[in-house]
Amino acid sequence: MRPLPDPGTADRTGTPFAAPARAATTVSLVAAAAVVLVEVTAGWGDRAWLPLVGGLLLGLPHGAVDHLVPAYRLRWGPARLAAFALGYAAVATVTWVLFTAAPGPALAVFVLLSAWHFGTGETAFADLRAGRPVRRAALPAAVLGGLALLVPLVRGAEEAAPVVAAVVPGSDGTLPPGVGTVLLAVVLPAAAALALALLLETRWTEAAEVGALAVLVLVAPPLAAFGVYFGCWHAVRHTARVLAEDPANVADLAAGRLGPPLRRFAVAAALPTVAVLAVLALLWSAAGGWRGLVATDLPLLAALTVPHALVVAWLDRPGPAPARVRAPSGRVAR
Ligand SMILES: CC1=C(/C=C/C(C)=C/C=C/C(C)=C/C=O)C(C)(C)CCC1
Ligand SMILES: [Fe+2]
Repeated sequence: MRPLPDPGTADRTGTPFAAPARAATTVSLVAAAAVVLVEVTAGWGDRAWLPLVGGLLLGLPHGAVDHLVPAYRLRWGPARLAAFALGYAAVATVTWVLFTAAPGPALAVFVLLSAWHFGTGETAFADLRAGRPVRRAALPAAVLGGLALLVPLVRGAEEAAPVVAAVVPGSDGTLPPGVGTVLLAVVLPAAAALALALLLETRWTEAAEVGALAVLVLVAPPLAAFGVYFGCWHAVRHTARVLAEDPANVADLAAGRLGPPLRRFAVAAALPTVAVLAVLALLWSAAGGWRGLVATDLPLLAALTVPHALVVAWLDRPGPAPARVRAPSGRVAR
């Protein structure tokens, strides 16, 4: 018997991922272009914190249904789902405790983990959008993660310093001299080389996206660039994948309808998002201003990112081609 098609996969013929992938691609490129456009016309000036804070808040819900993702795939019942949600919360809590115990090393590990998570998010999304199986692509992922996160952090080191200093007591929040320059000298040529390699492989959209990301992180105010990347690019693309994971969405997505799947996502994400926002508001009440908000948000983001990145890594494990054809032995034919 042929196995059921996996609801979380994409192919070129309009199965569930095509519509959300198109929408997410459009939203991310338009949002990035808008932030760049404001910079080159009016200039963000001292309002550049708005896209950062807005993006961080907008990005929060993208991990809010993580606990459902394995349940969608593995058809779990409520008991397993509850146990998994508890485990997820436990990993987040342990990370939070570790972060507050050793904020300096924890922040460094968090930034590297984030770059990896962003980079692999890009390559996996591009694979699925193109109808390819998700493949391990460590080098392109490192370059993309570096471009999306490390370049804004280096370029925005001055603005980030007070936030980092608030998160890491006793530090001045700056990078050791020379580190920033070395990072830029590695990541920017590597991004150019990646774009060229993609062009040579006629992967036009992906090549254009490397260019768009480069323009975003080099032209927009650095922290604004990161905010729009996080909230409107990374989070939106991840949400597109999660929509395609929910078996309840198959018929709507196959018909190109995004409204009902988005409503289902909003309902499922509402409670966890409100819970995280409540914790954030509670913690923030002790610290004023947007820098205080971001400084409060960082350990919380780190705590949530560890289980989130683990779930996404599981989702991204190299797998068979989207339009699966299995040989009778059960092995996947490629
Ligand atoms: C250090 C630092 C930042 C880093 C934020 C990071 C690293 C966020 C990662 C989020 C992830 C990975 C979420 C899950 O998908 C900011 C806020 C840009 C500005 C100030 C200094
Ligand atoms: Fe994420």
